[in-house]
Amino acid sequence: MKVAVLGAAGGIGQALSLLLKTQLPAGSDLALFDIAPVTPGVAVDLSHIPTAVTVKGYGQDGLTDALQGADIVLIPAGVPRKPGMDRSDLFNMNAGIIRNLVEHIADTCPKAFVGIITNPVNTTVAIAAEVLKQKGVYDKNRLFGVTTLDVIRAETFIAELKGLNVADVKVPVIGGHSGTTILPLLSQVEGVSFSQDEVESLTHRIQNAGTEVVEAKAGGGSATLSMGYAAARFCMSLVKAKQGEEVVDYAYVESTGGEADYFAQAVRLGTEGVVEILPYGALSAFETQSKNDMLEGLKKDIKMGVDFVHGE
Ligand SMILES: NC(=O)C1=CN([C@@H]2O[C@H](COP(=O)(O)OP(=O)(O)OC[C@H]3O[C@@H](n4cnc5c(N)ncnc54)[C@H](O)[C@@H]3O)[C@@H](O)[C@H]2O)C=CC1
Ligand SMILES: O=C([O-])CC(=O)C(=O)O
Repeated sequence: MKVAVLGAAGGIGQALSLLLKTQLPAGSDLALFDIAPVTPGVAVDLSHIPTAVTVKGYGQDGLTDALQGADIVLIPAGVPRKPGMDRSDLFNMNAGIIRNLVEHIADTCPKAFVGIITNPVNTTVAIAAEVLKQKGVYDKNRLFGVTTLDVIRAETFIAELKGLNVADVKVPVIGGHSGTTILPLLSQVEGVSFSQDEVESLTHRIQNAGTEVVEAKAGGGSATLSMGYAAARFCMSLVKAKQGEEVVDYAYVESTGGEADYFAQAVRLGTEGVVEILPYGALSAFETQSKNDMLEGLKKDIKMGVDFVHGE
């Protein structure tokens, strides 16, 4: 298994790469690409950890080599938020970075599973899809916006509130990855019930958890460690699927549900990527209203990505 991390020297990239060095199956290759000069050093540093995963670092001119033969590519390259910014404020900086990186993926490892972490995810996934389409190699089953952080936050906050073992808490989170497009389905959490006040305050906290970290870091960036963990967890789902295990996980993928062109929900994964998009089931009145209210914004975010690639 070869996994390439693009943006590997950043806050997320380093945490993610550390976890992958310790979690990938024996015999795997981990390729670290970043434009930051420290990248080869990050790879040397990780290479001293005693696991059977080979780590190589690639700087500025090494993108094609980093991608050669990759089975999975994870992209946390780009600029994070500062207090007062919205994820969509990152579009101007990050759209071009994603376009360029995905062009190289299309040319070098078009069959790889691609996980996009770079914000605004609602838009960067659409950019990636349009670039892959232009190159004639788009496969909707192999492109994922990574929304695992929303799922692990929901699990953590609910376990805390209700005094549960977090390992037993499962929470579907659907929609997108910003503000009100993040919709936890609290009505479907098994074994607990919530008052209407709890539903509203928990939903609000999960939707604003990214901002909670941005404000706490006070100008020093956004979530990196929890995101590194989340991306590693999602990557391990992809690895298991590639190895033939049946896996269900959440991701922002091309949707067939007629809601928006891309939508986060549970997907069944197999060796070729998404095998089936699972229905999200019955929603409460609050969830139905929240879903209907978010769709216009989500569609706008997606259109921005499509228009960016087509020069409108
Ligand atoms: N999907 C999600 O749930 C989350 C997404 N994010 C997003 O992830 C992105 C990265 O965040 P951090 O790691 O905190 O930022 P960071 O600034 O610590 O790291 C970003 C890295 O990307 C590199 N980079 C920039 N342009 C590049 C290019 N063209 N090719 C390769 N590498 C390049 C930089 O050199 C830097 O090392 C941000 O856009 C952030 O908003 C952050 C948290 C959660
Ligand atoms: O909030 C941000 O800018 C980073 C992010 O996506 C998150 O933490 O969920």
